[in-house]
Amino acid sequence: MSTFDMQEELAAERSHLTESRAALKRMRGRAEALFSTGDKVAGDAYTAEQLGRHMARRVKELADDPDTPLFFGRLDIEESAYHVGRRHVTDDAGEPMVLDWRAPLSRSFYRASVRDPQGVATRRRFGFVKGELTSFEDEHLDRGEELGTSSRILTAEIERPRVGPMRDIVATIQPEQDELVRAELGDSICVQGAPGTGKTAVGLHRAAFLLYLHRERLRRSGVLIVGPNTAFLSYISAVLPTLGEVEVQQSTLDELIQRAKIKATDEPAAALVKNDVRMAETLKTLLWNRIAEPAEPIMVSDGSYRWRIDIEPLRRIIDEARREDLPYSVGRERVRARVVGLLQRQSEYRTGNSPGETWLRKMSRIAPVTGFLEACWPAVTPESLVAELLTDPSAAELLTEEEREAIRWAKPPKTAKSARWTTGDLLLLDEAAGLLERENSFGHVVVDEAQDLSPMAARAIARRSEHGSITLLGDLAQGTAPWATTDWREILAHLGKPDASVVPLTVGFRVPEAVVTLANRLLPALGVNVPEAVSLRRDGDLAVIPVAEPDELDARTLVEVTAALEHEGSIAIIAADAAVDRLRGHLTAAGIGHATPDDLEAEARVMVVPATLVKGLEYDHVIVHEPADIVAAEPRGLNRLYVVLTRAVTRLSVLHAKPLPEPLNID
Ligand SMILES: Nc1ncnc2c1ncn2[C@@H]1O[C@H](COP(=O)(O)OP(=O)(O)OP(=O)(O)O)[C@@H](O)[C@H]1O
Repeated sequence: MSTFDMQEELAAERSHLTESRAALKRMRGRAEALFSTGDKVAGDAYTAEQLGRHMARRVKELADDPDTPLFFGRLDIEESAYHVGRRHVTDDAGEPMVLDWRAPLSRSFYRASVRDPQGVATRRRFGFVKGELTSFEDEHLDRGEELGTSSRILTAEIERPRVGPMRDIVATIQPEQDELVRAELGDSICVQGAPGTGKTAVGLHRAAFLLYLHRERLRRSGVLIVGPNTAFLSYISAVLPTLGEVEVQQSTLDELIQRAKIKATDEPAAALVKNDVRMAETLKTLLWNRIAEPAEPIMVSDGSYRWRIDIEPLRRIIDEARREDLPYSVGRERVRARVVGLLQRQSEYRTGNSPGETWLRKMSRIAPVTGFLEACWPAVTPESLVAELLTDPSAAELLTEEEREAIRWAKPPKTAKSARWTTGDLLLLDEAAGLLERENSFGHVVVDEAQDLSPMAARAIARRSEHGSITLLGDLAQGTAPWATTDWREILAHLGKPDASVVPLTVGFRVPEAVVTLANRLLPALGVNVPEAVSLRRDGDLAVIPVAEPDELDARTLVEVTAALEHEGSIAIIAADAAVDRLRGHLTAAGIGHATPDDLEAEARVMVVPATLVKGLEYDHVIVHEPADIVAAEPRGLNRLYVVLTRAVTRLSVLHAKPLPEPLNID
């Protein structure tokens, strides 16, 4: 195409963008008008509220962000051109101006190739600067032209400096990622991906895709994203709303299962036991051991009548209910209903009348019936069950003596209500709650950083995805929890999805090649069998800087920060947790604004990040402060260092006064 033709084409595309924006504005105007008249047209208050909520969401979905392009690609199929963008835009006659990236036709934008053109003659990608269309790039698949990952626009997108929260990747989803994004709703999948291969991005886009395709069903059951901590969730929280999805629950596991305030911390030995799958069986046994044989008949006086149920039928009722394998509290109510049923039959037989609702209610609460239930199938709360176990774990046969002592309360609380629960206890409480009642199941659950899930944590998620599917995202090499798995099948079994397929992602979009090569040196020492990452990024810098004197290390770090401030993009000093406050003090003294990632309101360019908080995050320039201290701080310190080294988007500086950890020293 000549330069002149290019300019003509660009002008035509720009006017299509302007017209599409205007059309979207009209769509929003119509939705707003409907929203404001919704309560007048709806028949009743309930419908009005439902309609109101629907319309409010619709208005939000149609919001146009002037900084993000409305479309980013175009497909020429037969004689028609289809623009592909973040959402459908139609003209006043209902004709499409922009196709949603999730629409079936848009699939070809991501998947068509010379080998399998899917009817696409030309694929066009657009370059944008702040929502303004500035360039385009064509692949004439029908003429055997294909750019793949050498696309200039893809490269520019990947190499764009990172600022602020995570962005969506709709414009540049790669074929192997797209396959995961568009997997069927019923398919549970586990993505094993090296750092920066787009696992988080894939999980979020899959959620958006599934919501598009199964809107009503998933709106009812819900979609849940589980992330490792609030700093991470805040980092990813904008992605789904920019894709028009505003109704997805995003939470940490602790938040999800928090039925009590966390007021204490477990010793490592206790945490280990509480996260062990044997606790599930232990609680189950403890609970079901509460059921006792009936010792006496039930005798009820009912006006001038006396009813009696003998021990034998009572025993039968209890045995039957036990065999039905219901949650404990549901079983208890079934027993109550059957006892009342027997009383009802006696009454009918004697009086010849069917007793009414009031009578049935009275019988189900009458002292002889509740007394029988309390004796044989007593009411239990999760708190009372777990408190019983932690007060006296001696009956926990599956645990060793040492393990029992590790979880025993030094000083049992007066009541279960006043207990000082720990994070590990939340898992036990949730397990107990699951034994008592059924949990509501989400339609789809995405779990990020899943390699760190303990068996008990996986079970908590399994209860919430029993009737739905899951997307499990993680990297075995980044497992830092004491119970982190080295085999995905293990976690999948605890999640109740043993047949989910495990799919690798190996092409890295974040970390430059030189940095990946350094981090990969750690892999053989991590004891996991995962494919190495390969980086798409040939740019980037790596500097390993030895510092002669330990007391010069902090000052040298400051020099590095000052130098980094000359460049564009975010900067992070990642250090062992114990060094964070000291380093922040130096920055304050030097007048450099800074924050930590758990300070969700902060907008500082320089972050000081405790090594334990950096999982899932990324920064343009990462300065690693004393790797040996990061490794020494915890049992899986080498895995932690692997995470730390793979956070850099453009530059990595490793500053060390102590010798580098052994696996890094191979030359
Ligand atoms: N197809 C893509 N096009 C453009 N950028 C991409 C693409 N895939 C991933 N990225 C970018 O690469 C970076 C890493 O992605 P992401 O955080 O999803 O990786 P990850 O596999 O979850 O990493 P980690 O294991 O380190 O948490 C992000 O900035 C993301 O936007």
